[in-house]
Formats: sequence, structure tokens, C-alpha cells
Amino acid sequence: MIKTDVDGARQFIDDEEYTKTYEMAENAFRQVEQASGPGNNWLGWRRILKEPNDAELERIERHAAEIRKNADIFIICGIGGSYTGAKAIIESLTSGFEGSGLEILYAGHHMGGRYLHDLMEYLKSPREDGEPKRVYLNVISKSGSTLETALAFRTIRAWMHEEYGDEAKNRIVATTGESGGVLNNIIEEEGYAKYVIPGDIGGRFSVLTPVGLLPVAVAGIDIQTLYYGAVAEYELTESDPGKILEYATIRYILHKNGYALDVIGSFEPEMMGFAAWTQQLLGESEGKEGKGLFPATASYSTDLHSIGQMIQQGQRNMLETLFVIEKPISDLKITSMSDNTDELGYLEGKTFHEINHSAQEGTVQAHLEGGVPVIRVILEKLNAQQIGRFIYFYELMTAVYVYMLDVNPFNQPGVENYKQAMYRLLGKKD
Ligand SMILES: O=P(O)(O)OC[C@H]1O[C@](O)(CO)[C@@H](O)[C@@H]1O
Repeated sequence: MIKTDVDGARQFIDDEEYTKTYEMAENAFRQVEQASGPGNNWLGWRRILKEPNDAELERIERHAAEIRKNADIFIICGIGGSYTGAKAIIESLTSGFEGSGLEILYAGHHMGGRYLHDLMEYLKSPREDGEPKRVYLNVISKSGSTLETALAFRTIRAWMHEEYGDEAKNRIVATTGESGGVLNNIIEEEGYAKYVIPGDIGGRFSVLTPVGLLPVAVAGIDIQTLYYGAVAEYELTESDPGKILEYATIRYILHKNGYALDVIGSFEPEMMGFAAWTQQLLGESEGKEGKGLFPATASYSTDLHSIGQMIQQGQRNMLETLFVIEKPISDLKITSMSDNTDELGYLEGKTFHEINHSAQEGTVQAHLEGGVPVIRVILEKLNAQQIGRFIYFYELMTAVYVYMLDVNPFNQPGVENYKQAMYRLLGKKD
């Protein structure tokens, strides 16, 4: 199960205030459970774990196996919740140094012209053996109209049709809402394979739908284990939500007492994709009506040598969340050397994981002394089962905590503002 260590935050909180606020967390959990809070038609991320759709999981596995067999490159084309979760899972469970095999690339998550130009050049360039690259594309957009994604999709699919002719339609997969929107029109016209994003699940809560599951399965990750990890966490927290309520209570009290930032990070670089995923999950859910903790991210030790200074001695308005892995998948012993010119001989016999652990403990001690409350969220091991649990743990914690703020966790009205201003400048007709 997902464990937490909140001692480093509780010391900043008065016991009486904690007990009183915990009751609010219980009420907020009841709102989620009974679907009685604002945005209660957006709770499909719970429904899918209560009633798993095994037929869909199997369809995704079959399709992913076929893509893995035939593709050199698989492009995930989406923005926000349409790609962040898959990227986080893939980066956490694959090493990035596999070398040969299927390459996973991303598009549609920004409008950088150079990036897309260079990506297209790369796709067009032949493989080492001189053969053309076999490219597959998964466009993921619930609305089907997000401009960043739609433009990248237009660019890549136009080239794929030119390059592969009729075969292109077997290489393009679309994941979108049940009906409506231009993407559904394109799918109908071209005959692309389609996966549906359920209407009651918003983008940032959609990683355990085909949005995340198809790309993750294509990356060779066992989606059954991932999915049923989330189911296990769902079942556990239905009867025993204590850890979630504790976490939400602490976050709520710190927010109420004037804290403004949550610096989310890890000493494990492979968890940083999840820092980005959590950033969107929390940010779009709580940042409304003048409320919310700004979710910043920090990768350690790297960022101890940049924003570490600020965390230690800057404005005292931040808490810190650390994702911890107890047992590493793999580890490395410090190299033994006959001489000790580099004066590191005292570390011989230790592993990098052990030393990283000391770096983490030392940092937590320093940050606590510097007045920064620290919450640790702990995975026993980095595997598909624990990651599935972690995903649901955060989804539920987010919903409970945001209900405590008396805010609808499931909409993001503010995101429209930049779109409208951009469309005006681009001269889009209504
Ligand atoms: O899947 P779509 O409709 O392209 O939206 C992408 C993302 O944009 C948002 O609606 C706003 O950022 C996110 O919630 C969503 O994940």
C-alpha cells in the first residue's frame, strides 16, 4: 500500500486544529463517496475501478502488442491530462537506456515550431539499415479541438498519409470523447481505430482510461498489474481512508494558515514525471476562486543546487512533498579503488541508493530546521502495482482536499481565458 510520513508536517500544526479539521476531511470524503459535492458527474475515475472493464483492457493489450511488433516509433500526441500520466508511468517504469526497440516520442504538448520541424525531419530520415521508419501515432484529445494537439496531429498525419498511403489509417489511433468534435469527424472519415474517453472523466483524472493505458501498454508495461494496483488502492481506501484524510487535513490547515506553495519533488529522477502529473492534478483542481497551493516541482539532488537555497532560506510560505522509493529496482555499489586520491574511500561498500537516502534524510532535517513542513509519500518499490496505487491515492486525496476548500475539483474554467485571447489574435471565426 501507499505509505505516508507526515511527522515533518504535523510539528507545524496545532493538535486541536488538526482534530477539528479532520472532521472536515471526513465530510469531504463522504461527498466523494456519495457523489454529493460540486462536479459530482465527474467521478468516473472511481467508477472505472469499482467496475473494471476487462474487455477493454484486453483490447488495449492486443492492439499494443501489434503496434510493438510493427513500429519503430510511437508518437503520443496530446497535452495536459492527455499525455502527462502516460509519460510519468513510462518514465518511471522504463529506464530510457534500453537502446534498441520501440522509441516513444511526444508531440502536441506545445506549439514549438522548431521541435515539430526537427521531429518531422527525424521521422522522415531512414533507419540505420536504410529502410524507412515505421511510425505509429496516437492522438489523444477529449475535446478533439485543443489547438496545440490538433496542429501537431494535422502535421504528422498529413505526412503519414503521404508516406504510407492507405496503410496510414492502420497506423493512426485516436483517443477522444464518445461523440461530437472535429476529431470524431476525422475518425469517421478516415476510419482510424478509436478509443473512448468516458464522459464522466476529466483529462487530469483520465490516466487509467485508454488515454494512458494504450501508450503505457505500447511501452511494454503490464497494464493489468497497473490497473489492478489502482483497484486495490480504491478498495482499501473505501474502507480505510485514514491516510488520505490525514494528508488532506494537513494540506488544508497549511493552506489556511497562509502557506502558498507546495514544492513537489523526489530524490528519484524516475518519479519526476509524477511530479508533473501531480502538478496538473492539483493545480487545475485547487487553483480557483483565489484559493490553492501553487504546485511547484523540484528534482533532487539537482535542484538543491538551484532552488534549494530558496527552499531553505527564502520566504517562509512553502511546504514540501517528497515521493520516496524504499527499495530500488536496481542499484550500484560505489567503485572500490586502490588509492584514495579523490578522498571518497569512506563511502566504499555503500550503494548509491543508500547514499541518496542519506541525502534525502539530511535535506529533510535541514528543511524542517528552515521551517518547511515536509510530507513524504512512500512507495515500497517502483513497479506497476505500486504506481497504480499511487495514481488513485493522489486522485482521491485531491478530490477530498479540494472539497475541503469548498471548490469544485473537476472543472478548469480559467484555462479558457488564454485560448480565447489566442484565438482572437489568430482571427478564428466562431
Ligand atoms: O484532451 P483535451 O480536450 O485536448 O484537453 C487537454 C487538457 O486541457 C485541459 O482541458 C485544460 O488544461 C486539461 O484538463 C486537459 O487534460
